[in-house]
Amino acid sequence: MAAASGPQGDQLQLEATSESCWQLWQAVRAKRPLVHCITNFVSMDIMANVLLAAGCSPAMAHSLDEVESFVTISSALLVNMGTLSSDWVAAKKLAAKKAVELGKPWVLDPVGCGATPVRTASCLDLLACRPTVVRGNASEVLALAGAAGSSGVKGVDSTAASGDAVEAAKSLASKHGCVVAVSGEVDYVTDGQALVAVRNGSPLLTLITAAGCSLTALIAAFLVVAPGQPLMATSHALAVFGLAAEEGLQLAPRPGPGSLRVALLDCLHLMERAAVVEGARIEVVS
Ligand SMILES: Nc1ncnc2c1ncn2[C@@H]1O[C@H](COP(=O)(O)OP(=O)(O)O)[C@@H](O)[C@H]1O
Ligand SMILES: Cc1ncsc1CCOP(=O)(O)O
Ligand SMILES: [Mg+2]
Repeated sequence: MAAASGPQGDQLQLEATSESCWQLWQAVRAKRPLVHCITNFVSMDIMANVLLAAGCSPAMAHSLDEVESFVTISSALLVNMGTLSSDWVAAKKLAAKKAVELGKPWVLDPVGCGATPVRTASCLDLLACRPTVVRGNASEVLALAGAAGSSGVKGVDSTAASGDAVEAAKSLASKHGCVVAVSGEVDYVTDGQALVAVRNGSPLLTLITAAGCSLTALIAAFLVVAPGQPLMATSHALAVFGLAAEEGLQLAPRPGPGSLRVALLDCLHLMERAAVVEGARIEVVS
């Protein structure tokens, strides 16, 4: 199995440990991967700033006549289904197919899947383009798996808990040969067989629009330096993002979504080894 490349180009064999998480993040910071983001209007600013703060180089490009060229010069692709429109879907599918053709990691964020038939159909279209990783909230993952049932979806927000979507995530991962991450109070990551739990984060993140979108883009960056290890790379990105939020809450005297949005960027930029080694909570459940 291919291993992650460390800051000195050495090969990291990733583990479900906080030290491994730190090492992989250092590899991301050292490489500063160019992440091509085809994303919704709401998320563009915070996603680009989260990637910059975490040590990456973001580029938002969605034009049908440019996406293939941009995938070619990038290290990873993020496809986000928010603010849906048909001409953008065509560009997303073209970009995804180019990423697969070039063997580059690409990640799908099925924003609001289940909210409307056309949105669900578009998310399924992109799922059929073979993403490396899918990251969504519980309602989105349930809807993608056709298991939403009566729980329904409230726009882009989840009405279900992440634990409710673990079986749906495993089914999707097995069927599509990808990794599926379900975010929530506990983030779960599965390749269809193994299941990893990440216990970092804050409920306040759900009050920062596009926090989840930005998290998915960070996963794309972590995949770049961990070829062949998408399960662990995804788990490490989830831990880093959630931990940055926890650290951010310490910075504000009376933290709210506005101060956390700012503090999150500062913590992603400033966080050092001790905070990650002491704070990242990654566990192999099965
Ligand atoms: N109850 C919670 N406790 C701690 N962290 C949470 C909670 N709910 C969501 N998060 C975190 O918020 C971020 C966004 O997750 P979520 O809101 O599920 O995604 P989305 O924004 O796509 O709906 C993730 O890092 C997740 O771990
Ligand atoms: C509010 C909204 N509407 C379309 S996309 C979007 C942002 C969703 O961001 P997230 O999925 O991270 O909550
Ligand atoms: Mg989302």
